Amino acid sequence: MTTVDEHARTIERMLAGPLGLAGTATGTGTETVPLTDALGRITAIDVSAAVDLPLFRNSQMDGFAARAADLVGAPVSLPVVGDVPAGHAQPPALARGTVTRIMTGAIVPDGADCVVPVEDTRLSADPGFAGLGSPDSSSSDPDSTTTHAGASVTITIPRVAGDFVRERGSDLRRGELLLPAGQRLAPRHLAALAAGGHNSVLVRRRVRVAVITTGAELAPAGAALESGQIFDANLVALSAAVTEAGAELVLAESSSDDTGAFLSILKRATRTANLIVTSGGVSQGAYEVVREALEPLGAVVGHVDMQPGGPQATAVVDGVPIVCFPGNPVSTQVSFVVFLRPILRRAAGLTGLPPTARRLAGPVESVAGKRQFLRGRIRDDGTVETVAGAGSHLVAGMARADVLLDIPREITDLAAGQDVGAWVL
Ligand SMILES: Nc1nc2c(c(=O)[nH]1)N[C@H]1C(S)=C(S)[C@@H](COP(=O)(O)OP(=O)(O)OC[C@H]3O[C@@H](n4cnc5c(N)ncnc54)[C@H](O)[C@@H]3O)O[C@H]1N2
Ligand code: MOO
Repeated sequence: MTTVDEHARTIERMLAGPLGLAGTATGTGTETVPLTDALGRITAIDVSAAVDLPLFRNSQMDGFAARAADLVGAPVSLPVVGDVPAGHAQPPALARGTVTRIMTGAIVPDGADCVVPVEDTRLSADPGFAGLGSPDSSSSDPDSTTTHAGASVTITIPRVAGDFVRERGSDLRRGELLLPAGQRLAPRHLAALAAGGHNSVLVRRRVRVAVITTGAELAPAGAALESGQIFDANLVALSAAVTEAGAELVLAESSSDDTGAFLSILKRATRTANLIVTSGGVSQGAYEVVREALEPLGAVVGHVDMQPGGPQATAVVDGVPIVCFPGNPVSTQVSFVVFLRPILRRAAGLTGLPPTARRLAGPVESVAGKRQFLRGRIRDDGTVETVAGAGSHLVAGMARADVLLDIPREITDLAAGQDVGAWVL
């Protein structure tokens, strides 16, 4: 019987090319997206800065732009000849022996080589400058550029050239590497792109996944049920799981047990998807639609040494890989976590979320001869305990779990305090 690890490797090998898993290859293609849609996407190529960062020489403080040479022997009193708020065009060059009022982010005039923070200044009494350097004032006019006329300022401590001046290009120069290819875009990367002159970015296309559930008994969630029907839980579970793993859901449909109907959905899926996931119809009975439709097309159908999730199949149709999970809702969900989630997450630039060791809160029994994935819950103290039974139909019990406890096939008894592998859900 195939082991879990062998089946995982089979699926990984099957998906490596179509999903572009090797290196920075873009097996799924590329597309340009606006920055507003780029969160979580992965850069397809190196991106360089389209402008210098900072764009121009600007002030790091609210205060006065000055020449350090004029401040030697401070305190010194100097005439204020201008006012440069952020957003104003290039101011005139600063004459020797003068200062200009300046705000954080504003262009530092040529001739000035330092900025004196307002806290290190005293403004001479001048009604036009009320508010600057006197926090209790209420009559300042921040929009005015002319209120400085006749004012002078006393600078209380000297400065050296470069103080509180942010030089053009000191963060990054135009043309230099802003973000490498393969970068998953978080808010800080989007900030760098926007500041660096971009409003869109070339990213890898997400893996496009089609989900097809099968079973004559399935009715859409919320539908009026006929006798013998049940609500389709796997369609919403797999669709959500695909999206959560960073892939793009391109088709989500349910098929009857008629092979013609199934193959017609499958054919449509092969035209848009990089990967097709099916649920149900792969075990030993009659009406096993996935098995009946895909075996003639070369599907490998078998049993993996695990519970839940034993019956599994893989196929490639029209070049598109198909991963087939068993229909029981817990089996389908466990299969996704173990076999597809790691691959899809890595393709999306996320960590694969492998199992981690967790301490058992109490003893656990397991069935010999099969690797068990038991539903577990993390307690407040970080230890884990089982919830719900082992049955793979226990869809409500699965919803109470937040980990899968991974019990090796040869283990039948685990004691409280022992470590166990846990896959976070
Ligand atoms: N004689 C044997 N019978 C079964 C075996 C076996 O080895 N020999 N394996 C059992 C195991 S283990 C599993 S798992 C299931 C897998 O069977 P299928 O993949 O063919 O799945 P179905 O028969 O279509 O469905 C199984 C079960 O799950 C329900 N189901 C299916 N799809 C959905 C859905 N989308 N939403 C909610 N519930 C779903 C379905 O009604 C069945 O109850 O086979 C065992 N049998
Ligand atoms: O392998 Mo099945 O998933 O146990 O019910």
